[in-house]
Amino acid sequence: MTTLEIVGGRVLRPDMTVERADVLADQGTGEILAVGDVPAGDTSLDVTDGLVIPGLVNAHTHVAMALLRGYADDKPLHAWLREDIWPIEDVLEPEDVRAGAELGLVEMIRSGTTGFCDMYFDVGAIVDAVDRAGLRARVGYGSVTVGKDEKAAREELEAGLRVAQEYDGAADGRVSTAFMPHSLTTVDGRELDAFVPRVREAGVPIHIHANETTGEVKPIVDEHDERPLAYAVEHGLLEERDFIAHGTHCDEREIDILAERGAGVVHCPASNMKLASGIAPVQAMVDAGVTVGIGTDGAASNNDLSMFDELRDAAMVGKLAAGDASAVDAPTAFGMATAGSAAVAGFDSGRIAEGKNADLAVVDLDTPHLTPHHDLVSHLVYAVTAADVRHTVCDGRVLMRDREVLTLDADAVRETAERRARAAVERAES
Ligand SMILES: N[C@@H](CCSC[C@H]1O[C@@H](n2cnc3c(=O)[nH]cnc32)[C@H](O)[C@@H]1O)C(=O)O
Ligand SMILES: [Zn+2]
Repeated sequence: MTTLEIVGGRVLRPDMTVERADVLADQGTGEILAVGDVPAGDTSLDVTDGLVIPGLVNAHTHVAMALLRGYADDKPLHAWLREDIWPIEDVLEPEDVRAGAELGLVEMIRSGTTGFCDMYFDVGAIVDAVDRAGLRARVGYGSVTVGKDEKAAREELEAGLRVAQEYDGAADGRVSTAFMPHSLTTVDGRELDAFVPRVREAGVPIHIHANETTGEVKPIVDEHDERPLAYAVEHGLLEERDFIAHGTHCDEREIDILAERGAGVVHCPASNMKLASGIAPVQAMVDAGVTVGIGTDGAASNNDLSMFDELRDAAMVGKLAAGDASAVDAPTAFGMATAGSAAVAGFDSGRIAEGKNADLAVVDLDTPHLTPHHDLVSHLVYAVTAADVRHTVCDGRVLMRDREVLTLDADAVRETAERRARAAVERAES
């Protein structure tokens, strides 16, 4: 057993208090062994003047879309996907997806994110990148059936289940999976009826985009005379361990459905603002007992993968939506991005405590914009930026030390991404 000691700093505890403490992690099991006065470790990470926090969990993204950052902006969801994003995704090759994923993973490591949930295609290339980068992930293939004949539609869902079964437990157990029908309007309800029982039999959770825009809610209400989340339940979705992305437009009854059934929601405030989708009723969800996490969505609708930006956005827009400055306060926001997102993702992370995964980040505090230290949880939500992250650790392994990413070659990753992004645009537009 080799151990890692994280010494000299302050630690954010699960109750959101900060104390002077060291942390000892078991690098074999990847778990936290002790917090407080800990015995010496085999290797050491110096965190003097730093704050040790649980690694952030980005509970909904499309990491490989880092390759499409800035490719198409300033459009609403439907037009953005159909006019720009889907046509270029059509020409992406597995090596492009790998390059985009590596770019996104470097950005995540540099901004203190240690785990994420991802929906995309060429999932094998993403899993490979995650394996090498050292993060934790729940991944899946986004199945779309709209516009496809019955055979092709069935194959999309088969691919979703096949991918979920193939990669579960990959990367030494750091990769888990879900079945990921793309959304309630891009996957046919009858196809879900036929297929979801097989997913349940296999014990695989389900992740889907839902209630993101009014343009998605309306056709379901018009056609089926019920709200989308009631429709989702009828088609076998929203069991415990399932989680939806967005939930921007949920009425009170739908919030109750989520709470009663124990299904999670991933709030993606930046994407919802950028695509002008709306503002999710996050405080109402939290009050109703819904498990809420936070995600960035893809970098093409954000346009970065920093969870620190997302935290700030979640708190700010949560207040605006509720018309109440006390809504989505700092501890609530930070809890959502760590323990909340981890619960949604099914990771045993998100808290610095004995027995939890040793997934953590260290933030430098001795900097002007984080002075004075009245309230460090406030700083984490309102003032810390990605550049303040000094070290990142996942599963007891140091992924970034003193701002140097150790698991991937950040310069090479950037060069490859730039080259592949240009070539993909040329293919898409020729
Ligand atoms: N089977 C599909 C893959 C779907 S992956 C998931 C999809 O979600 C898309 N996506 C990204 N952001 C959003 C969003 O906010 N809402 C809905 N879809 C999104 C993303 O571009 C990607 O096409 C295929 O082979 O094309
Ligand atoms: Zn998405």
